[in-house]
Amino acid sequence: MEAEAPAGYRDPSGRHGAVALPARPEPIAFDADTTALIVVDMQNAYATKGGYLDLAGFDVSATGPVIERIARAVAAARAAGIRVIWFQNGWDPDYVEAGGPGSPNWHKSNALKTMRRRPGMNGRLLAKGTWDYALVDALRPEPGDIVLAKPRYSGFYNTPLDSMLRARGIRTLVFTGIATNVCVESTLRDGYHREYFGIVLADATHQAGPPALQEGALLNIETFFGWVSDVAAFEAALHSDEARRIPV
Ligand SMILES: NC(=O)N/C=C\C(=O)O
Repeated sequence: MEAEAPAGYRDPSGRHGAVALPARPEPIAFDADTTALIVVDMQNAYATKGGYLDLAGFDVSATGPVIERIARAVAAARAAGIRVIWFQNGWDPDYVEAGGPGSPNWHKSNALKTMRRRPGMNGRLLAKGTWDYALVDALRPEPGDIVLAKPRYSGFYNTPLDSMLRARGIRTLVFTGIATNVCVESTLRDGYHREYFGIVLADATHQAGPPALQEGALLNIETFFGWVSDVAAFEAALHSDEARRIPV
């Protein structure tokens, strides 16, 4: 006999969940207690003028509204009982964790390259304990959130993320943060290969580089690795799940 389907929604792919989120390429269903909201690298380095990306020549002028929408997504997640996980990208002040010339990171990291070009800045970019490494003032973790340091673009690489998610039965990851085309996409892709369902809230992310990279990353994700939605849809979907749970 076939098991009875749990209450809630069945999305077009057959997945069940109490929350039905409109998304591209199709709606996706999830449950709040098996979902985490991931906030990727919302540090001064990536979102504030005078931080690493700005100093390395990337445009960060449009990050203000992204920060506001992340704050809304975090508030909606907390209200729904969804675990919030914050990442901070960077290394120890001596950059041992960044790897030396034997690491591709040493050659590709624009933060390390900027500091090599401008030795006066050595120790200022993405070093733990600095203003650059700190989360932006407008976004603050709260008790119950998880804050993780990561030394490379993927949040799964050399971090306890996978075991923390597994221990809590989390299967769906909702992504916000910067940069869409680097650490957000890298972490979502790594999650995909570990059987996590990845959703990006597009308007709560920002690219590093020209706008075409934002479009490209989102198109790549919705085509191959996950789902793309936005903050208003996330809020509304969680709100309607909450409303359905209130007995009348
Ligand atoms: N957080 C990120 O997506 N980082 C992108 C580039 C870098 O860290 O150099």
